[in-house]
Amino acid sequence: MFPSPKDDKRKLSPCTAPTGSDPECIGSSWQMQQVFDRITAAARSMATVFITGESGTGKEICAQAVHAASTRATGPFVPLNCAAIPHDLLESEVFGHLKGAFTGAVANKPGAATVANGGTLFLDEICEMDLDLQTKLLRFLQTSTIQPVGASQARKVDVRIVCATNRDPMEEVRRGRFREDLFYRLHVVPIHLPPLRERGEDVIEIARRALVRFSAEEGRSFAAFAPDVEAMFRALPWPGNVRQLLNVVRHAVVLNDGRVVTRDMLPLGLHRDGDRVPPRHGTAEEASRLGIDDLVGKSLAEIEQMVIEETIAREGGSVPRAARVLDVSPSTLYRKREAWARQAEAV
Ligand SMILES: Nc1ncnc2c1ncn2[C@@H]1O[C@H](COP(=O)(O)OP(=O)(O)OP(=O)(O)O)[C@@H](O)[C@H]1O
Repeated sequence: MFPSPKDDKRKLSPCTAPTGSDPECIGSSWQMQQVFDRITAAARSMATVFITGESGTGKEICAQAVHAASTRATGPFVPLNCAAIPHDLLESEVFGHLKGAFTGAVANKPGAATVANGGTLFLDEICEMDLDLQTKLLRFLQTSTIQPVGASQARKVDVRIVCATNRDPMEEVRRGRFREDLFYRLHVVPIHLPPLRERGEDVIEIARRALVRFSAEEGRSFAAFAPDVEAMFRALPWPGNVRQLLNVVRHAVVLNDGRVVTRDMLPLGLHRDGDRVPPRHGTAEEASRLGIDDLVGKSLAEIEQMVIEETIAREGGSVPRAARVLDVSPSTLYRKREAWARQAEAV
């Protein structure tokens, strides 16, 4: 069963939420205890859940936890990242399409809402959805029916919606980018995931559990972090939150071996941040002075890739945050990265 914060025994040991699969959602801080409480309450109802929090705080595993603790747990959990799909394809991804509905629709395709029938549809990065599709989503929520692209009739589906964003949804409503009526229809049970830097000792608990898991997976013998490494973990701002912390631990485990993880095993970028807490980041001027020699002599395409990858790394591995810094949509970055991966495979 899902851990209750009122259970003192569980308060002392790491608390985890059942996500239906590895990994678990770990957290003993009072902030996470409140989140777990909210998940338990949400799971008991059919109400729509609206999860907010910075990138990498665990919004998706929180959505999985709501599903796993609900009566729909035996049904499907279908995640859909609205930022990763080009705007013109998103409607068909959500609601499906009929053969011939548009160029490229060579066969009937069920959308995520149909695949999730009897289960939970997780709409990640919901604020990236354009206004047109928001209207269709609202209709879906009001009628529980979907109309695939190219279909003349609507069909009933039984789906529970959980959605998430790393933006401030009220700000999106104020700016006219998110429909107010849709926001209130979705925002029935809000769950806010605090940034990792506000979760006290959870950072150490998560790091230690990850160390054990990654060491086993990678055939290493690590069992602990050196005290100064844990002190650094407590002090860092973790802009990429849990995802960044896990990447740092994985990096140390993959590239080294021993019983204790020491500071020299951590990625260099982290030392930069760790050595100057605060401030968290260098100035843009400083960064460009550092990088200019690396860029001159390269093609524009190479420079673009370097700048994008560096920005993603500085944002703790978060594509949506990097997209905001670079002032492009996250789907642009996802597409470029897929293209680079394909090129690299072809070499
Ligand atoms: N409390 C936690 N305990 C253990 N692992 C966690 C916890 N929270 C998040 N993680 C792990 O951190 C990573 C990022 O989590 P997740 O994808 O759920 O974040 P997110 O908030 O949805 O990110 P994004 O906004 O970028 O989509 C995943 O590998 C997840 O398993």
